[in-house]
Amino acid sequence: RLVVGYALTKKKVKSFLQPKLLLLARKKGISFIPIDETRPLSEQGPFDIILHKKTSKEWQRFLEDYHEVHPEVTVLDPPNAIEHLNNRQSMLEEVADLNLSSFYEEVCTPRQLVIMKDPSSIPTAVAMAGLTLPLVAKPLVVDGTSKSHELSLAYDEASLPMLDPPLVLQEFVNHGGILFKVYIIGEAIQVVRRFSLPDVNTYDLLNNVGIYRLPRVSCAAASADHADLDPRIAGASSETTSRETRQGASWSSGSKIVQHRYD
Ligand SMILES: Nc1ncnc2c1ncn2[C@@H]1O[C@H](COP(=O)(O)OP(=O)(O)OP(=O)(O)O)[C@@H](O)[C@H]1O
Ligand SMILES: O=P(O)(O)O[C@H]1[C@H](O)[C@@H](O)[C@H](OP(=O)(O)O)[C@@H](OP(=O)(O)O)[C@H]1O
Repeated sequence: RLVVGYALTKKKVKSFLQPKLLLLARKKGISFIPIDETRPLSEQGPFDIILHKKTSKEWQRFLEDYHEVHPEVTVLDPPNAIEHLNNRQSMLEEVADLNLSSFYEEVCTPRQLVIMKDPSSIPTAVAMAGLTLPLVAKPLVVDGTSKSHELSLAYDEASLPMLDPPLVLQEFVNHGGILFKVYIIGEAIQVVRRFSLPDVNTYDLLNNVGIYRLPRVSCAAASADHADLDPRIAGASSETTSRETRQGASWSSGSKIVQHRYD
């Protein structure tokens, strides 16, 4: 038997600990026990594994202190190992530092700028950094809340002071309105396709002004696994994409997303 203690937000419990998973786990002798964060961890359990997705400093200390006393317990994603993922600046810097473009010609990261406060300084900061509009604005902190997934698209310089720091501003990268999401656990790799933000063209640039708030882009509901797509865009195989879907596909979904996202 394996006992997994979990410390997850209500949102995560709902999306992750679904009956199907719990049933499968039970069949394999794995049980999930909620952790009470108001009580010492040593008084709970005993656990074989701790699964958590909380980012507060108190929780991190709590977990680290416990692990020092109980090194036999596996802490999945120990706080110090994933700290750089709680911030969009450090997250992307790690990737940029890999310098993948010198190995794989087409792998690159968007140019970005961090704004900590003072929204009125954004136009000047953008001009000085030489970033080209439109810009995608994302909350700097990634803490598992719905708010941290909200994006904004800024088309014109005059609207930039309406953004809400701390945030990361990234140049918009046209990518055919489709995103490939790759999930990896050990040797297992799963690739899915999602509808994403459609390409921005000259017409959009001339006619769109202001800030477009986008609550959730490329979420699970935006699956494109079974959609007919232009093979030039979606040709890179996804594990869940059938050969039939990829052959003779037509490109029709981008404009639908424009409607859906911008109305
Ligand atoms: N610079 C960009 N240019 C164009 N589209 C972008 C850019 N950044 C993000 N997007 C689109 O917005 C979506 C959400 O961006 P985010 O940075 O939150 O990525 P994510 O890590 O894929 O999100 P999630 O938290 O759901 O895993 C992306 O999946 C992509 O569709
Ligand atoms: O459903 P996919 O496309 O895999 O996207 C996930 C994101 O990648 C995760 O970052 C979300 O978790 P957090 O909200 O804890 O960051 C996660 O949130 P959720 O567990 O609440 O659904 C998902 O939105």
